[in-house]
Amino acid sequence: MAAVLRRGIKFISFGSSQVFSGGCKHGKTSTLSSFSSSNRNSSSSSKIKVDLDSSTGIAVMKFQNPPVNSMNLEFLTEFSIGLEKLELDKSCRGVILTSAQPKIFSAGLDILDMYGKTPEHYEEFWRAVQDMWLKLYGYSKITIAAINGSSPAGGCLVSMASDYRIMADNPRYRIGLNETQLGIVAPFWFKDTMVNTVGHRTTELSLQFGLMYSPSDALKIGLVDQLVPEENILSTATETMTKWLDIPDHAREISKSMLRKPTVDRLLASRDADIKNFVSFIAKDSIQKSLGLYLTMLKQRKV
Ligand SMILES: CCCCCCCCCC/C=C\CC(=O)SCCNC(=O)CCNC(=O)[C@H](O)C(C)(C)COP(=O)(O)OP(=O)(O)OC[C@H]1O[C@@H](n2cnc3c(N)ncnc32)[C@H](O)[C@@H]1OP(=O)(O)O
Repeated sequence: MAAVLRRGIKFISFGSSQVFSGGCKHGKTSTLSSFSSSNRNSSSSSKIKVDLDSSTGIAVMKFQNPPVNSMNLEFLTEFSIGLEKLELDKSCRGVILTSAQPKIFSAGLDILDMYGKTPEHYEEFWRAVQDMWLKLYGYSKITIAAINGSSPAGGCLVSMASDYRIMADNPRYRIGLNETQLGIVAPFWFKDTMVNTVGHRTTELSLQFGLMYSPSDALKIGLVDQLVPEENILSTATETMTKWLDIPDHAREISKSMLRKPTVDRLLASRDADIKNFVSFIAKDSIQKSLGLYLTMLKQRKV
């Protein structure tokens, strides 16, 4: 984690906006020592590009972990730290999450981090997955997922953990929690996030079958909030964010917390047990065999 912090997150200015300082809606100035120029200089291996326009208060986090934005340990750590930095930056009021990879928002958790590794690795990996979700689901600022490609499993979790979901209207894209298709099980907090998004009955069917939805079906069940032509996704996300920014921050934030805190608290109360469950589950021979088969099928393009 410290290594990722040292490497830093890439921040780029655009338009006439200042990066990291000044220009916030309420006239406050914000500068974070962790956004020093030396950090920026050494951010070329960054897996997430962050553009913050402090004149509007809108940040864009763009996933750039080719080929498919799978969320490995490094990506997850960088994601959590990036969110944390923006949460501390008073010039940022909302974050748009999107992908720099064509056709893929995120392929979900990196299966290679769950296959053939040591229990210590599984433990570290799962803690990073928990950290990311805890930060995003309990985030005080506005988050909009601009889902510009397929978004299975962990990618769907990130989308659902955002406040609003806009998906590119491309019938080839899919979104959903497909864990059972891999022979694994979405943990209770993935399930809770989905129940809170689409309701209990839809979650029962989705999780058991590992259903992946087309954009139009995702819209029907409320898994996404809006479909737009692919080329308009970022502009629509920015316009939508502007509407959310009209709401006074404190009132929106308390409302969000009222709705989400009980779900966050459930994991906070059982983090260690959840990690223990994950490690013993994922290390089972039968589960490793399932994941091995799924990886082979992926490589043979049969998934
Ligand atoms: C008792 C209860 C206890 C609880 C226990 C908890 C258990 C664990 C819960 C775990 C929860 C969440 C899990 C996940 O998120 S698992 C990940 C699920 N993801 C998927 O199934 C997506 C699989 N990928 C695809 O469908 C496609 O790749 C794509 C994303 C639609 C992209 O298609 P494409 O044609 O553009 O690209 P493709 O050629 O398939 O892939 C390119 C290379 O990337 C590799 N790859 C794809 N996805 C992943 C991944 N998730 N992890 C690692 N690697 C991935 C793919 O193999 C290709 O590699 P290569 O080029 O052949 O080497």
